[in-house]
Amino acid sequence: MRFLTAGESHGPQLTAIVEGVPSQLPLQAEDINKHLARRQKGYGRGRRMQIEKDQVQILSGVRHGRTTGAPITLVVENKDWTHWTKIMGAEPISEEEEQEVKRKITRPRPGHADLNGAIKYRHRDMRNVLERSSARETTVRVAVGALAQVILEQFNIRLAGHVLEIGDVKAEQLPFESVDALQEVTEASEVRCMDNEASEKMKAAIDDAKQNGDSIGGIVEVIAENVPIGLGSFVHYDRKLDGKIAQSVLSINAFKGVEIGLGFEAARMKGSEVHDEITYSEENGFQRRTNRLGGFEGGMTNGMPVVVHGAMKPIPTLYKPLQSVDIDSKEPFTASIERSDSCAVPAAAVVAEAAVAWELADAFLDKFGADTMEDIRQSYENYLKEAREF
Ligand SMILES: Cc1cc2nc3c(=O)[nH]c(=O)nc-3n(C[C@H](O)[C@H](O)[C@H](O)COP(=O)(O)O)c2cc1C
Ligand SMILES: C=C(O[C@@H]1CC(C(=O)O)=C[C@@H](OP(=O)(O)O)[C@H]1O)C(=O)O
Repeated sequence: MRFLTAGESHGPQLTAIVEGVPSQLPLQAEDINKHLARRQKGYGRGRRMQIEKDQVQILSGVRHGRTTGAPITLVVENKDWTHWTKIMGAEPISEEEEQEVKRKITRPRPGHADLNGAIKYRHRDMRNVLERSSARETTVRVAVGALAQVILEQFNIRLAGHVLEIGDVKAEQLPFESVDALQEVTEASEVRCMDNEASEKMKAAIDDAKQNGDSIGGIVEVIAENVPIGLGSFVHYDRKLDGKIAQSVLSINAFKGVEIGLGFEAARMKGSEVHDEITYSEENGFQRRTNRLGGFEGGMTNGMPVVVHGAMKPIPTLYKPLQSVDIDSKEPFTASIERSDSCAVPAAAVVAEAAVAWELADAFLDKFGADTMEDIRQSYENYLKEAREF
């Protein structure tokens, strides 16, 4: 499969075109909308989330609730667009109108794409950069990830994204039981965290950052269960699925680090403490005693839950001024802003879940064929039988 997204933060809409989805997959807008709603929740978001109510329109590739095999077009409208039609419209405008509506942005925010993007694309109005570099785009990435989850759920492969850390507050991590159990607790938390006590401290840390005109980041975890052995491959660098997941998660706005399983911690431990011992029984075939490597060996899944961590830096737009330089006057200034999130880690957990879902679904279809759900199901069942009896 492949997908492209288009659209600006304050333009009319965000669009994704997804190609390579098999035919006969049951798919409805509600399958996607429930994930869009999850992404909009979360303590610490700014005023924009009160304006938007993200809903998908499925404009191609689905007929009467089933995919046809043709490219699928997903559209999410920006409700905020009505306030930006003059500033963001595609039609040329007169000079007078330009004076009236086009407050040029010439003051780059440290930590955002503004300055590098302006120099790269030779824009003297940095709105041309911030509109597309905005994490508003993660809306349609979640829509695409939701579609991937619909494919995975057909084979009982399920995922959950949740929050492990915000600022210096860490959740106590309980042993993983199931995606269902994890989701039940984390969906009820305003910060999408499984530890109630830590949730309250996280909210206080977000309040504190906000009151000080600051922002905070955090760490999210995505877990996928019932993943078969052998998605991805060891034979070539760009087929290693752990590498593809890392790229996908790191491409989320403000993400600065990715770990699979123990991640960086594994580098500080002995081999005997890291590798997951192999067992065998007639009933269950090959299994692992532990899951320290997060479900991956040799760029392939090993049948254990896939465990991915992503680190999000604090949001760059700050009420507290940081020094920068105006690109026209070249004078230093201290930035002031209109609105921003102070923490978007709970939302980012949903985006990371979508990113992992996409990569897993793509690798799944690579292995089990991709035209119709029936063929894939047959091929999958044969493979599971072979693997059990191996
Ligand atoms: C869900 C989400 C919401 C975000 N909200 C904001 C925001 O309100 N203000 C802001 O400056 N950055 C926000 N960001 C982060 C910026 O989009 C990001 O820092 C910017 O695109 C620069 O890219 P980089 O941080 O990956 O280098 C958000 C990120 C995510 C994932
Ligand atoms: C709109 C979303 O996030 C936006 C991401 C973002 C940024 O700079 O990344 C800046 C803010 O946009 P605005 O300037 O319009 O308030 C966030 O609200 C969203 O997540 O749907």
